[in-house]
Amino acid sequence: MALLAVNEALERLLDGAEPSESETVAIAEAAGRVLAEPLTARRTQPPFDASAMDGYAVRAQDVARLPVTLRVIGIAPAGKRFAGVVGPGEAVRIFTGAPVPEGADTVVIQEDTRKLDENTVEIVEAPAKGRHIRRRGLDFREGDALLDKGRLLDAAALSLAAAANYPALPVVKRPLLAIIATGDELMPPGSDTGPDQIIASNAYGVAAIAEAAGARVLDLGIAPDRRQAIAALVRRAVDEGADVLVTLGGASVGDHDLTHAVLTEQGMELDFWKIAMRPGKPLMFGRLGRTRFIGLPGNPVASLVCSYLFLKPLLARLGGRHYAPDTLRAKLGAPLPANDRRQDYIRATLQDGPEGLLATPFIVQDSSMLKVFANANALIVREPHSPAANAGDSCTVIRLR
Ligand SMILES: Nc1nc2c(c(=O)[nH]1)N[C@H]1C(S)=C(S)[C@@H](COP(=O)(O)OP(=O)(O)OC[C@H]3O[C@@H](n4cnc5c(N)ncnc54)[C@H](O)[C@@H]3O)O[C@H]1N2
Ligand code: MOO
Repeated sequence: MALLAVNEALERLLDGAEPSESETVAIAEAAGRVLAEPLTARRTQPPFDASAMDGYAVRAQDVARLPVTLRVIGIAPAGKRFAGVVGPGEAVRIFTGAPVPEGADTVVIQEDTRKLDENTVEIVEAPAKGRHIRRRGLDFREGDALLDKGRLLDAAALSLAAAANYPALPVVKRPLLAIIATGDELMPPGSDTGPDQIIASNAYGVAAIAEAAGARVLDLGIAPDRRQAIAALVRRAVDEGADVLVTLGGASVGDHDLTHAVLTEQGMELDFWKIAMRPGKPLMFGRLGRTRFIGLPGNPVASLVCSYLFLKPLLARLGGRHYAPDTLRAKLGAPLPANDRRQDYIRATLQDGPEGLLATPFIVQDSSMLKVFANANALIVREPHSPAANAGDSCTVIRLR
């Protein structure tokens, strides 16, 4: 049976994935969120001609010949303008951020002056006319377009929105991901395990990938290999309004691999099951009402590689984020055998070498091996039926970290 190609599987999985609702959150809670509307400036910044330095506000013509002594007629700290007018032979002591008083057109920095007494200053050096003044509206003017819809609220965007006087921001609702682990053998971390049991580890890595992609995660725990137990958690995920439901394990063809049967009973419309990928062949995708369903393979590395390749872009799209995989070209650090019909994602180390990036595959690639995966920082992508490759050949890699 021909297996579905990875690219086609991704296309089908992303079909129609758009952000749905938006909400308003306090600006202090908005870091990492995505703007649901474009933002325009609610004020002009700076709102007045402002001093960019600590020093003296003067008239340029008074400091054309140096040195010169000026009478200090007042003081202008940030937040409190000097109300008078600077006339001939006069100066105002001024500080960074303060409004430049009327009559003055230049600021002399204090390092270029000598204070003779409380009311007199000697100007030793002077800048060109207009220096050290930030003009009103230098940064932005009321009504200016500041941030586009879809902008990730990073540090600069948040400070800009705050400066433009937004106490709260319209953001895309974070998609909700529900996770269900399946398997009689699974116990949570910290358990006293029996001789045939293992620790359920996949949900933690999958949740971390999802949260980094902007999702909220509802971990529904472990269901034993019983139809009713799995079905009950599936119904809970749907009732909680999950945008995406992920099951871990039970996706293959064994007698205890119940995922497909249970989800079908619950009304899932299957889109695809089994793809031409290693690790990750048993990947399943379907829709359960408005909830998208992804059946991830149980093997730990398969569940994480599939999460990077499929779950991450899906959640990014649903959360209104731009997404592009971090794909690079590198040179192979070791030979690779010819590939079969499955697109291979080979755990590797990526490092800078004298001839550019060097991607060196780990010798053992079993999809149960989390230690190898934790030591890998990249995946070498091998197209189906690629011929054997030599060290030094060019290859495609996905950077993981
Ligand atoms: N006859 C065939 N057997 C298998 C095939 C196949 O095509 N024909 N595919 C293999 C591949 S590839 C994979 S991947 C696995 C995936 O199978 P399942 O999704 O059904 O996963 P399980 O059988 O439930 O578990 C596999 C393995 O992973 C461990 N596991 C499961 N869940 C977790 C978890 N939450 N945390 C940590 N480890 C977990 C489980 O104990 C098993 O060791 O099937 C192959 N077989
Ligand atoms: O997806 Mo499976 O991991 O190829 O072992």
